[in-house]
Amino acid sequence: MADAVRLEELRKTYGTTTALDGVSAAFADGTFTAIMGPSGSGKSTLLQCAAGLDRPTSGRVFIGGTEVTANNDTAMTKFRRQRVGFVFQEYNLLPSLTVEQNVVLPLRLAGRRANHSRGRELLRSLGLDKHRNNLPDQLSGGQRQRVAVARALLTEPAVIFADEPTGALDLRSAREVLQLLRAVVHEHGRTVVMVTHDPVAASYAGEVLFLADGRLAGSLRAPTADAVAERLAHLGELTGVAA
Ligand SMILES: Nc1ncnc2c1ncn2[C@@H]1O[C@H](COP(=O)(O)OP(=O)(O)OP(=O)(O)O)[C@@H](O)[C@H]1O
Repeated sequence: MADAVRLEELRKTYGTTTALDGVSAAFADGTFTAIMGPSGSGKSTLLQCAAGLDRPTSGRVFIGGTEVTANNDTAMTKFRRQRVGFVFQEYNLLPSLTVEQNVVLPLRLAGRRANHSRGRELLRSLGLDKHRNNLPDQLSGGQRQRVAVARALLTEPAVIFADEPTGALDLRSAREVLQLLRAVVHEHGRTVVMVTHDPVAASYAGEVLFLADGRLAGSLRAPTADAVAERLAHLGELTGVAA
């Protein structure tokens, strides 16, 4: 199986702080991976570097076989718009655009035609069709996040990075969004890499990677929420930080 994302020896330092200390990992096509670790362990930094939103101090990032870190900033941005999808905790929908306009926006940013029929089809397949002419603030948090997932899917990216996608949601909405992310992998064949603090959210992934002090600190396949919580508590004890 090809790798959607490959990270080679990523290091990232901020002054005297080492946020990433030599992380190598591969995310195969069609997989759902959660990244967990105590606060300050480097999860967000890893996601930002892997997604080409930030540059590692050293090391290499490959997305769909292309070395992103070899690009200059302009080429990196262009590549990101075409090949990478994002889902953030705060939805990041534009408040003055309708749901449908938000969903097709990435195509316009990537310099492609805004394909409204594809946007509509996607919204229909995600059960959001009746909201397509609404503004984001007319939707619940869970519905907004599902729109954000639809938007991330539209360019058929090599990978979707999700940063705490359920952090602002109630339990039921969180479950719907996680089920959707799982469907994105199993039904749409996409690759999802998700940072989360929540062991229940992580249990929807096929594998969890743990970070501690900027290094990989193990992994768990077919994770249960209990097994994840236990591993996380142990990492917290080792590093002296609450998870
Ligand atoms: N822009 C920055 N400038 C300076 N230090 C930073 C910056 N971003 C992150 N760091 C530091 O790098 C380390 C890793 O931070 P990061 O945000 O990646 O951790 P995290 O695991 O995502 O934490 P949390 O779970 O609290 O969000 C921390 O020590 C943090 O203080």
